[in-house]
Amino acid sequence: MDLTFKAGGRPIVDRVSLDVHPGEFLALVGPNGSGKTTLISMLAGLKRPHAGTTALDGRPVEGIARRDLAKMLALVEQQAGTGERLTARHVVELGRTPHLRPLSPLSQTDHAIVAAALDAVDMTPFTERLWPSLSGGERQRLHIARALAQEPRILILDEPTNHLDVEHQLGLLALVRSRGITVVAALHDLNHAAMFADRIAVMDHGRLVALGAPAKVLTPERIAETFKVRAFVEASPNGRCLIRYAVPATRPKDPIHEAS
Ligand SMILES: Nc1ncnc2c1ncn2[C@@H]1O[C@H](COP(=O)(O)OP(=O)(O)OP(=O)(O)O)[C@@H](O)[C@H]1O
Repeated sequence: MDLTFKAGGRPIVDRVSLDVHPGEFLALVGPNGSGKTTLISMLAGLKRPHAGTTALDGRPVEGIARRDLAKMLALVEQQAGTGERLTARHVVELGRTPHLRPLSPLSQTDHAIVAAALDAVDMTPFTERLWPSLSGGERQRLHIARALAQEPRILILDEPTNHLDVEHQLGLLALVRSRGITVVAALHDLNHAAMFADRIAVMDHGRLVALGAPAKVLTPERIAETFKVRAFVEASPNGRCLIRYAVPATRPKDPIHEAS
């Protein structure tokens, strides 16, 4: 697909070709500004590439009607907003919209799907709470529940564990993995990628620089080159690995600051 997206006169995603396999969990990792969100936006059909195409079942995404696309693919963006006066339940009900006929109410099945999605992210006790009263992590869990209620075949997540406590970070990744659907998730935590992803794609300065099983991709050399961090990697027999980072050396104190 050779996707390129330009901004500010330079390619911020540069000729990236990526085949996502049905049913796999593909983690997208890379330093800040390496192009993950831009790539995700093109995969989800939100941004039109300057070169290349994103295809779903062999069809270019821009040729698929919004509603049909929303039945196939759900996206949870990094800083997704939602109308202020909605309750938690209303937010998740929005996920059913592509499945409803215009102006038709939610069926019993829709209500059951919404309830199950709230339950899956541990948000049932918050069902009638208004959006502004929810914490950052609770809002994030609702966005995930909305995406689950959409019942997509492909779930695209941009840093889904932001704002979540450790229990909910791990719970969320385990949950989406257990659904058996295709997951593409931009993740900053390389250990999360190593624990949950079938394959990891590494972005660096807009380019795809590595793609493969966790232990193949997350080598100390790759981590040093792309992330500028020294790390020890313990490989496990199942192709996964555990990363321990070395404490970075600090720069000597700036003499100007020291004097003041
Ligand atoms: N409209 C724009 N004009 C100029 N540069 C842009 C524009 N939009 C994005 N960029 C730059 O493109 C690069 C890629 O951004 P992108 O958000 O895709 O990165 P990312 O890998 O998701 O980063 P992060 O990990 O920080 O979320 C960044 O350096 C960003 O500043």
